[in-house]
Amino acid sequence: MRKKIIAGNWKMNKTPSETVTLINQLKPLVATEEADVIFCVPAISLTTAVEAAKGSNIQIGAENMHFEENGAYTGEIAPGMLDDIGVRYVIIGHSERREYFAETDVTVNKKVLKAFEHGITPIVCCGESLTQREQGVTIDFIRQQIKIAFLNVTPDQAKTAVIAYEPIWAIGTGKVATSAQAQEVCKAIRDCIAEIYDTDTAAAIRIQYGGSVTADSAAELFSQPDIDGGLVGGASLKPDFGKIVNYK
Ligand SMILES: O=C[C@H](O)COP(=O)(O)O
Repeated sequence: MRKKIIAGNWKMNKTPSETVTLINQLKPLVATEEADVIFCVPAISLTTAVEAAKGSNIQIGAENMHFEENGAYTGEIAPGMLDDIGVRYVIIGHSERREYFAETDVTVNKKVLKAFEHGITPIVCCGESLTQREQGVTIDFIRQQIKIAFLNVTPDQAKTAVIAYEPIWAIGTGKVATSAQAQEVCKAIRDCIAEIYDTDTAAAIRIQYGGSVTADSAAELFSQPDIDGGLVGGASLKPDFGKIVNYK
């Protein structure tokens, strides 16, 4: 039985001091043992967030990291830096990183491998555009993204990974995918993992849905057999996130 994993992606929101206020506000609302609860916050607030979350069930994740150990990469964050401050999750290959910062399936794969090297769990993002959905190529496209993202990842590593299926047309638009649409793709992702590895790995890996999740849509989405939680943007910045975490 897979434990649900519900992560907030704060994107480029909240200053370090606002981070402390929001974490303190949400702490009692997201307290549960039924799901892993992750807050992915801007890099500048990671240390503060780790401190603020101490003693609660909230784990802190990063929104991105570089794939090199260290070096002349001005403005970037090395995986060892995350490791050093106790960050145990990192979002890799969010569609906004792919669109605005030229990330590709190849850089996603390098980052996934590097995260595992440091014992950090990658939340590997995939998802189709509206045009791709309309052209009927969604599953093919996502299978391709997954196959490249997991190149050279061992079965033991893959079992601990998290995949976030986020249709681009659903992100920040208020147009949440139907539970049937989300389940169809999440199942296809699990089948793809079974093809790459085996059924044990496919049964262990956790797959989230992301894209305009709210307290109203969470229960139906998260009850689908292949959906193990969510990656939540806008609604993770509000008390409503407590309702999403305690969706049952
Ligand atoms: O990573 C989170 C997603 O981009 C979803 O964002 P959203 O919930 O604001 O649509």
